[in-house]
Amino acid sequence: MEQEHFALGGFPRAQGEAPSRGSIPLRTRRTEVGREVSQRDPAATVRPVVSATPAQLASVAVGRPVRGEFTYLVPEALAGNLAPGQRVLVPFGRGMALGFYLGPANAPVEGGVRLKPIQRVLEDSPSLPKDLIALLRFTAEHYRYPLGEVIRGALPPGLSTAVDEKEARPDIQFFVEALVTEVPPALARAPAQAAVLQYLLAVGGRAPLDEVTHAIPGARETLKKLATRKFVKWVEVTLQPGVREGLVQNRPDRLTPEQALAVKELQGAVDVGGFQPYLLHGVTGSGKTEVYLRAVEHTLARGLGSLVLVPEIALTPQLVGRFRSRFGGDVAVLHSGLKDRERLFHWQALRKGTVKIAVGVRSAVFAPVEHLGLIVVDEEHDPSFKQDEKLRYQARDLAVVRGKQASAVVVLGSATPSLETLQNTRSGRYKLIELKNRVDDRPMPTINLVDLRVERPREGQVTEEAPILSPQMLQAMEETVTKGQQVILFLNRRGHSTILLCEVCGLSLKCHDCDVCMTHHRSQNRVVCHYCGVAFPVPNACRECTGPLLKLGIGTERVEAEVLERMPHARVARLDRDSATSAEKLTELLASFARREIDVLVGTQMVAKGHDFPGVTLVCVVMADTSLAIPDFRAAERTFHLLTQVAGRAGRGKDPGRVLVQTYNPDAEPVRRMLAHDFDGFSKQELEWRKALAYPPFARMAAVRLEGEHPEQTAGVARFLGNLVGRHMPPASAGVRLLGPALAPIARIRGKTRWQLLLKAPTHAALAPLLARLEAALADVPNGVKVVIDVDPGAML
Ligand SMILES: Nc1ncnc2c1ncn2[C@@H]1O[C@H](COP(=O)(O)OP(=O)(O)OP(=O)(O)O)[C@@H](O)[C@H]1O
Ligand SMILES: [Zn+2]
Repeated sequence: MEQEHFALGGFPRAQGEAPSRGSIPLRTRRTEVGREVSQRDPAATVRPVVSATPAQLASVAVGRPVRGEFTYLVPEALAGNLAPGQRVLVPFGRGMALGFYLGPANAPVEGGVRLKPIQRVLEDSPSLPKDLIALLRFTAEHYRYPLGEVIRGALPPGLSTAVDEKEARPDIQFFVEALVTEVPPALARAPAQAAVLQYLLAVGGRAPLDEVTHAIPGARETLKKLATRKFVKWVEVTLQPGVREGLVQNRPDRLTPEQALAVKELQGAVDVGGFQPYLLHGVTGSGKTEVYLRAVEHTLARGLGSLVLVPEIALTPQLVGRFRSRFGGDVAVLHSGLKDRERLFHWQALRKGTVKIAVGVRSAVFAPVEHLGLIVVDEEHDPSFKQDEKLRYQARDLAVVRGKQASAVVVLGSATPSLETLQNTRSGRYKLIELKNRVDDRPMPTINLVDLRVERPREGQVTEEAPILSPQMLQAMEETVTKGQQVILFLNRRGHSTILLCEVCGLSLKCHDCDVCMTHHRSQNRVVCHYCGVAFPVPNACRECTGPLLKLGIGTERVEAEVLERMPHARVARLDRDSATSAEKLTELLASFARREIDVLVGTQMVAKGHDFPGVTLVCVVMADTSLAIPDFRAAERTFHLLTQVAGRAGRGKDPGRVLVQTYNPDAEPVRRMLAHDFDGFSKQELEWRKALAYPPFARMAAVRLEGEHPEQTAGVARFLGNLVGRHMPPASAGVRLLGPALAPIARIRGKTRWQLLLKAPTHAALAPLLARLEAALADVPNGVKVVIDVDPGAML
């Protein structure tokens, strides 16, 4: 039985990929403490035929879905010529595989296998820098994912296959530069050109051609037209180390006193060198970005590299713009949609040190920034830092690990820090820097409550016509728009009505394949499942009893309709995944809101992200309750974050802001605390609760998620895994707990039954042996059931 060659969830072993007996190299496994131990591979039966000295042995990660590191012989010709991080070609199974040389291996403690030699080296200089190897090893171990796959996932496509190294291009990059500072009236009737130009202006007036054409498909042709009309020009830039191109724009002359202190502290830490994590807790609009920029500037001046992680680039192009206008060609902007060629180019430029700053989304935590001095994680509380498929890593956590390994300063910044980060600060592991005031002493917005139990507008029945905007809210909106100021209306549910309920039998319309209600999208005249995407025309009667259907539950589309109806003179737009279907539309929508061509913007959590629109003086939360009842131990925290973040969009300009919150639960902790701007009170309370119930940050968790075609079979596997864990539970004193197996909160998605087991323990070390047992058992799980281990899970649904 090849005990350790289990197929991880989502990673079924391809036919013929299993190494055949006798040819299998020796596996080196890393233990929890990082000490290397050699294990005799259970599949290997051949007696030793080679007695090699350590210098002749190499530890290699193989780019296949198999766990551990493998030992190979270093052939004579390569002796002394291998550098850690190099891509190599190795025999594996019956064929050849891409491998990554990680360093010399120890001589086998006990022999038993015929070692095979490394076939060939695929590149002169290693694709992987040394500190990254350490991070990737940690990642594979911690998130229980095959190391070779972790490495392949981190590398750009050109380097993740067994081909010889190829240069992306010389260090020349095409940039487009705007020759105007705003969209000229001449483009009024050329919306495509206006949009492209707007994007360019939003990202700082200058951007790599590739980036623009990625952000806006078809932009190349549009740019040609713009160039003919002399609104933009092409620039060929040769990237050279240390040469700063680009303009230093929008650099405020003076920092606020709090900013100045923060910058001084961070610059000092970079000067001293060494690992030092910080939480930069600054209220919304306190100017955290400027603190990052100055810290990066200082790091660059010392010849060191910086890595800046942000949740979502398309939603906050201003942020990229500020980095680019400050650092020009010294910045590589890494987003999920880069083309293969661009990713390779950025990788090589960073690797060579020609570019010293990387700004990117979560996967950029693996960017090969050289001589790392500083890592910034902006909006560190954002759930998007956790990847929830394949390699389920938390980029914010890995950023701290990387900082430690690279002896760098790490700054986690947020107006609403996660409880995990807060607890690390309380325990003294991270230093705290606070910005308690907004820039220019602007006041925090005033927040008022509308109790929907009392104030709910009642002129309609409980039908789809029942209004949702209270008189107070409408009046405030009216006042704001009359003054020429802007309004954001937030509701974290898209669609028109979110429940279609039979008036006769009370049954609600559910998706055939998912355990969720269908949402009515009136503009498409369809009902849509938000989990599997299936859509069909709105039924005019109940499936079961043919009774009439009531449309209940409010989504953004309906809020938008109501605003249009009640404020016919206002310019209204909607920002959610239905309206922003492309990067072009998203950019155009945000830009037009920034240009104040929209008075009222209705949207989901997309409107709550770090936007900086000075015209917004009123933020309305249509219903604060939507995320309260979600069965997730982070529901309260998430609600508090969302409410505080969206409220923080109000009053960032010269006019003060106010916030109105409609709710049915005015006494709910997150609502009450948010109304009082009481982050400290909320987190104190929430931390006590987490501690009492042993949830993170006071415990470590792992979720075992099952998904299967057949309900009984899936339940059977869940019980089997539950029993297995039960049998191997350490004594109660170890504090390890098993919750479940139980059906997942959403028990069916895409026709598959979902179960889960949750493990909680005081430390990861206490969880590790149980997870190892589980993994070993996965080999016996039937094909119809997919099992995934999710360490430090994010959303619990
Ligand atoms: N020292 C300064 N002088 C003048 N304006 C500044 C200064 N620092 C920052 N600003 C401006 O203040 C605004 C708010 O800053 P920023 O967007 O960085 O806030 P933030 O702390 O990131 O807020 P949030 O958490 O809500 O995203 C920006 O428009 C920025 O340009
Ligand atoms: Zn569905």
